Amino acid sequence: MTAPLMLELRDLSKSFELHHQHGARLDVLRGLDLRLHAGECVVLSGPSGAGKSTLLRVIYANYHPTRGTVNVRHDGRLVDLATAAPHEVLDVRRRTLAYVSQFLRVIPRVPALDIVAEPLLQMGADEQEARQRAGDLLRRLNVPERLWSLPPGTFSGGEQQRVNIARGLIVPRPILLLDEPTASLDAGNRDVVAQLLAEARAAGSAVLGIFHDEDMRDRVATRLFPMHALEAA
Ligand SMILES: Nc1ncnc2c1ncn2[C@@H]1O[C@H](COP(=O)(O)OP(=O)(O)OP(=O)(O)O)[C@@H](O)[C@H]1O
Repeated sequence: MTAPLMLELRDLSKSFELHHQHGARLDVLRGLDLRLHAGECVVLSGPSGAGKSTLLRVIYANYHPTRGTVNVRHDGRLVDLATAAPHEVLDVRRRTLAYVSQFLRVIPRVPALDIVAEPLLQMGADEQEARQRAGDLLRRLNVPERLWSLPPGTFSGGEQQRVNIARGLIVPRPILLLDEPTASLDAGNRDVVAQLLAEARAAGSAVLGIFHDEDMRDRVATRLFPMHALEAA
């Protein structure tokens, strides 16, 4: 493969200390190796509890790995997020690494359009351009225009998810981590998301995701990465 290497996991392990169970240890990831290139969409597969969400959270540096390397291509060089300083992690998140889960973090009193536009404004885009792009994405994702000026707290689960996807994709970041972003979407809106992901890949993004819906998985995956639950330690 000649496309640039965007993400490289080496010998990655994660255990949790269970403080309520006299410090027992739960091994969730052990010695994982994975390489993700620009333009690829690798889908994590495996049963519930195999550690798929944990892996995405370790890559996004929400969890610290117990051992191993999380190399991310950032500004043309590989940065190991397992050892990076907090300000560097924040810079990688702002410009290189997007994480879209199935849940929108609702900010009280902030309208949907502004929630979607915010990451682009933070990158220095002017307000009109950011709102225009946010509107384009919300329209493509079939979020009715009458909702754009309302805070999404009262939106349906599927509407909130579509606002969340629009927010996650508005800045074209080189690596996308997706944790079931389409869980409550109907077939029509899943199609739109598949199309948006195809466009992101064509523009050079690398995608690593979890999609329980088999149809969606088959549509978006260029490769599966099988995972399985570890034996109890
Ligand atoms: N913060 C935590 N503390 C302790 N255990 C945790 C923590 N986060 C996850 N786990 C455990 O790690 C294991 C893997 O969980 P994870 O959510 O990564 O699995 P998954 O493959 O994404 O499952 P699903 O498909 O059901 O979403 C589970 O046994 C879970 O209880």
